[in-house]
Amino acid sequence: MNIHSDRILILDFGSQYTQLIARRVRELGVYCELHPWDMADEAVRAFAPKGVILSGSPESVLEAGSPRAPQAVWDLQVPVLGICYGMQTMAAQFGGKVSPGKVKEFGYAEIRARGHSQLLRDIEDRVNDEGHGLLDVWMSHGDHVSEIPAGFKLIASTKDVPIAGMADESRGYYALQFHPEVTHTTQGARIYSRFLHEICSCGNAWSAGNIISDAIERVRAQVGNRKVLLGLSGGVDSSVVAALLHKAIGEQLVCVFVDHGLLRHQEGDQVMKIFAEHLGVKVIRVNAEDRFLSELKGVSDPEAKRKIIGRLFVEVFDEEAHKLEGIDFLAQGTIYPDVIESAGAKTGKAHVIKSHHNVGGLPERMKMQLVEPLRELFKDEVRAIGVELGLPREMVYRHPFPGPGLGVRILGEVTKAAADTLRLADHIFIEELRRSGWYDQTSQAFAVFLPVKSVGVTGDGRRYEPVIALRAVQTIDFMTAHWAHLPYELLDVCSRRIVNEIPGVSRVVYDISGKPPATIEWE
Ligand SMILES: Nc1ncnc2c1ncn2[C@@H]1O[C@H](COP(=O)(O)OP(=O)(O)OP(=O)(O)O)[C@@H](O)[C@H]1O
Ligand SMILES: O=c1[nH]c(=O)c2[nH+]cn([C@@H]3O[C@H](COP(=O)(O)O)[C@@H](O)[C@H]3O)c2[nH]1
Ligand SMILES: NC(=O)CC[C@H](N)C(=O)O
Ligand SMILES: [Mg+2]
Repeated sequence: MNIHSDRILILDFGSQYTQLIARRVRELGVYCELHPWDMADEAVRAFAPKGVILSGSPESVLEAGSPRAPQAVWDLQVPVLGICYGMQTMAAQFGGKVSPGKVKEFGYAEIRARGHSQLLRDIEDRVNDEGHGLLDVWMSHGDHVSEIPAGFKLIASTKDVPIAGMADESRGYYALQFHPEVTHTTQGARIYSRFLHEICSCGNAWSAGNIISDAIERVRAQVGNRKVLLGLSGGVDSSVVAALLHKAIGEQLVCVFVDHGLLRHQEGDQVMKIFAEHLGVKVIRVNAEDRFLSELKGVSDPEAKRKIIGRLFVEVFDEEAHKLEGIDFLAQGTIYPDVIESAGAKTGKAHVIKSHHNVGGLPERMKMQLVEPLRELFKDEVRAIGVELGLPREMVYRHPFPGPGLGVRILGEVTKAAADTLRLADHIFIEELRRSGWYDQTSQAFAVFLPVKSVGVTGDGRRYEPVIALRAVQTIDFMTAHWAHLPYELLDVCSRRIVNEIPGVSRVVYDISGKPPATIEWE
């Protein structure tokens, strides 16, 4: 079975929901890829999708020079689904009319399904007196289609927008003004399933079990009987790669776990215990605390610290590879969002906000080929296959931890004393989050060491010590995030415990900044 053969192409016009569309399609068992709207015609043909989805966009089709779907999409003779801007560009490209709205529709709307289309037929939340299906949907637009192109018919309306959906069923072209990918559109998954499984005739081969067997086959074909080195951090991505490669190539896998002294409380021991003892994976633990700390001595600029840590990681991997001899491959836990984001970075339009430690390339002399079995997967898929591969739940659902570790959570110069203090504070925070059930309700939570001293009074004594900041965020893709509204009682317990149990802390503050404008990490 080929799990990639029933594939959907999603053209991204810049909507904040495009990744969500891709995740919905994948959840329904269909492989899809996201590409920019100006994908070249040859690339569209070469991709050979069974259907195409056009995303929404912050742009307006009424602006001169605004994006349009490539001609190749219409020449493919496969079904196309336009969402929001995708609907508007479809209308514009087929001779219909788009007008600026007097009112912007944002948020909840009730649509009435019309014209018995294959896409919406019998999918409804309620039925009105005349027997028409009514659906609760999520809208986010200003413009609207005011004239349907020739050959298309009306398939949905709202109170304010008479043309909220249209279709040319003979060609399999469908368009919706609302967003079926957001959970507020309660029938969204059924609408996508209709499009994918019935209109495009896709199967549902894209499942955790099939993804694993496919990845195993591909890794075996790539690697043969040669050896692979994997940088194992104990984080979600590299742990899943370790479990997958262990299954695929067994003893040919060697993991290198770098203890740079900037890990969380007891993290090094836990990683060794789970991988080496329970899963029987070969793991070399490199104790490099002194090396990292001495190179970081006196350095307080965040980018300079990141670069030093990144370089040392590569040096350590390189040294281990040389010691082992005959290592031809370097495995990485690269996942699909990393690929999408670095494609964005390559266009040169995005600013470099911070240099992530694992991006930036490997030294020439390593000459190892990359093995990246998770390159096509979203984090939730990575987690699903982690569970399927038998990794412990706490490991698969843990919060991400940046490679530079506490190095970017100790503001300014990194010292061993600061790392020790921060580790304890972080441990108390995480312990209380788990105890209260909030760990699973936050996407990432941690403590930050602020090297400013403040005065405190404990017992009858004076304290003049640094400050600990706590940060907890909720996010889907880590690109934008809300600060978590943790209960005051929980923050209170954390604050008391941190000041009482750690002598080197005078006070605790809670970070209430979203991303944007702040980033998740402080450096
Ligand atoms: N301490 C470490 N020792 C060895 N390799 C590491 C270490 N920290 C990071 N890496 C490597 O850098 C890669 C990127 O780190 P990143 O934090 O993005 O992923 P992760 O740790 O696998 O998962 P998560 O995002 O859940 O933390 C990892 O997949 C791993 O290969
Ligand atoms: O592996 C990593 N190496 C890095 O250098 C790095 N910097 C930030 N992060 C993680 O990325 C997510 C977004 O973080 P920011 O909002 O701080 O950019 C958050 O989950 C951060 O923890 C990193 N992960
Ligand atoms: N979400 C969208 O795709 C919006 C499309 C367009 N920018 C509008 O305002 O109508
Ligand atoms: Mg990590």
